[in-house]
Amino acid sequence: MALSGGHKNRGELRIHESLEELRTDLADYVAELSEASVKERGVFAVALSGGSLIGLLGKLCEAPYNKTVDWSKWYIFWADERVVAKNHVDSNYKLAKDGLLSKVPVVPSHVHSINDSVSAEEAADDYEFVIRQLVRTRVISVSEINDCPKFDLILLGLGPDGHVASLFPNHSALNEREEWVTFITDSPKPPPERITFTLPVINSASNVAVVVTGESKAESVYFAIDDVGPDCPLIPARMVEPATGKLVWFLDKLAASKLEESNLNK
Ligand SMILES: O=C(O)[C@H](O)[C@@H](O)[C@H](O)[C@H](O)COP(=O)(O)O
Repeated sequence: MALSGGHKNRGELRIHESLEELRTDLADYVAELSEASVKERGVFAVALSGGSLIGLLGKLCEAPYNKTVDWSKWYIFWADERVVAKNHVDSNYKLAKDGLLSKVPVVPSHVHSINDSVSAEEAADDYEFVIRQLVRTRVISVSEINDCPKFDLILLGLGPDGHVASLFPNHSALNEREEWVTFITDSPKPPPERITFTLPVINSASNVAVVVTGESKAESVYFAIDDVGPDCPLIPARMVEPATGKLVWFLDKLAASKLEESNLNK
């Protein structure tokens, strides 16, 4: 690893020399959290996003992880989903199913994808209802400081504009404090209709990992993590601040290229 350290309140930074190194470190990290969570709670409740994240998780389908991870204890959710049919090329469910879930022995009934036959608003309500049921039965833990679900791990990507999940810059969804899952119909990144976890849910997780590669994200990484000063645009990624959980950034060298080395405590 090129550099691993912390950055004040912005969590742990893991900066990798190559994508290969990042993919291995990410698989180790997820496998370790899964093991710890299964030991402590008997289950592992993990939320995925779309985009390049799924490809970067690919090592989990290979040895040793495909055999050593206790896949039967995984409960899988989406931090955000595009409101399209499950077999549509834009579906985050399809992306994860094709790239990950179909290659490991997860229990189909533990895979909680959205209802794809209703409107975005109804899909968000339905998804929140499903999550409420699973919080009640403690498949998903509950936060000690609010009544939010406390996912064992939420995995996020980062857009070049600083969005995470489907929380886009300057969008009113960023202000949602009551709902756990909200919807948008005007996503600047197509497709326009999406559902997304809200910030209170993301910030209640036990672990949040933001996985970012490539130069086009370097400025967003800088605004999300560094001490930019009073003129720093408040991009959604900077609002990811788990209250009691742990935040880890998985970056490649290009994504980390605008961070000030002097601000990193190695
Ligand atoms: O459904 C989505 O669009 C995603 O969940 C979104 O939040 C994604 O993670 C980022 O846009 C990064 O995507 P890339 O890694 O592909 O750039």
